[in-house]
Amino acid sequence: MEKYSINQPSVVTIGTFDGVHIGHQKIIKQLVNTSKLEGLKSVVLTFFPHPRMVLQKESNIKLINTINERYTILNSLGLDFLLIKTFTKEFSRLSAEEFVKQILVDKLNAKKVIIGYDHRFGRNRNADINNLKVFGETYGFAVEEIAAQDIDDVSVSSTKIRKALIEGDITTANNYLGYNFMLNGTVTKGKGLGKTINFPTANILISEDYKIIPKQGSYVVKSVIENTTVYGMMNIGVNPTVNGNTQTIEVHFFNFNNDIYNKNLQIELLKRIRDEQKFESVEALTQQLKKDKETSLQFIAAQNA
Ligand SMILES: Cc1cc2nc3c(=O)[nH]c(=O)nc-3n(C[C@H](O)[C@H](O)[C@H](O)COP(=O)(O)O)c2cc1C
Ligand SMILES: Nc1ncnc2c1ncn2[C@@H]1O[C@H](COP(=O)(O)OP(=O)(O)O)[C@@H](O)[C@H]1O
Repeated sequence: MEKYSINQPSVVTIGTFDGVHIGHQKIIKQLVNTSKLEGLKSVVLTFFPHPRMVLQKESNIKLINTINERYTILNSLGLDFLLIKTFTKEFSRLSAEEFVKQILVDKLNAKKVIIGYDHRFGRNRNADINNLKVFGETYGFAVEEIAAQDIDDVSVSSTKIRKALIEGDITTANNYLGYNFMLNGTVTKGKGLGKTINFPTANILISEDYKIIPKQGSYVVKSVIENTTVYGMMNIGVNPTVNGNTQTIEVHFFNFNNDIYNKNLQIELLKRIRDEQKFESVEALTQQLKKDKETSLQFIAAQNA
């Protein structure tokens, strides 16, 4: 975005927006409404990498969305401009006033800024909404506050969603997200055991090391492959039955028999079925997979009823 500047007057909202959950979506609806009512361009300013990936490297924070996912979801919400600012140490050292002047005013031409009542910004996060209002008087923009009430009404946070995913509670995560949690990755070759037990599994390789992987276990999933919706069941785990030791993500699709090696897939997680187990034989594993398939098909039928 460094090369970007917006000539028309704009209304801006600022945030990390990891997950773009129902709380974020509410803020962005308010932004788009204000933009239409007041004839201003709607702008979302977001940051990548996550500030904690830059400032607290040891925290090893995992994100709900890859930056591509975040971009795609935000872009579907009807914005005029979506700007992803590279978050660097140098950028983090801008004072609050430098940030306001250099970014909001000079680059984004902000006439209005919409932020949550508790938003903090600038070096060491030392400015708040009251400081922003004072800067607004100096630089000619209004500040629209999203009240505590409005934020608490939704009572969602990226932190709660990360926790739900780590615990395997995909239902809660999906409710908070307002869409199905997804994994994007490429299909790679595995050991070739799947086909021999009539459960071929596409091994999904996720290239972003900062993406949250939900708790190990089996899940009902959905994907779109060559414009067709397909359902399946996915396992996240180490395949203890065959003495595996590295974590894999594998999907068996129902009613499907195509070679999809090297394809990029987006897998939506719908429901958790069970924990991963070590079975005494591959035969016992196969019996369990048959049961999992029944469980999955029942869930899918009920969902689509
Ligand atoms: C829905 C599902 C659940 C699975 N659950 C387990 C499990 O609990 N324990 C296990 O050892 N393997 C489990 N597997 C099997 C392995 O993940 C893997 O499919 C199998 O070892 C074949 O690996 P390959 O594709 O590399 O040949 C599951 C597979 C699927 C699709
Ligand atoms: N129903 C299906 N679900 C998943 N993959 C399938 C399916 N039918 C065919 N395939 C293909 O088979 C491959 C998986 O076969 P498998 O024997 O498990 O081999 P590998 O160990 O290489 O994953 C997938 O990557 C895909 O290309």
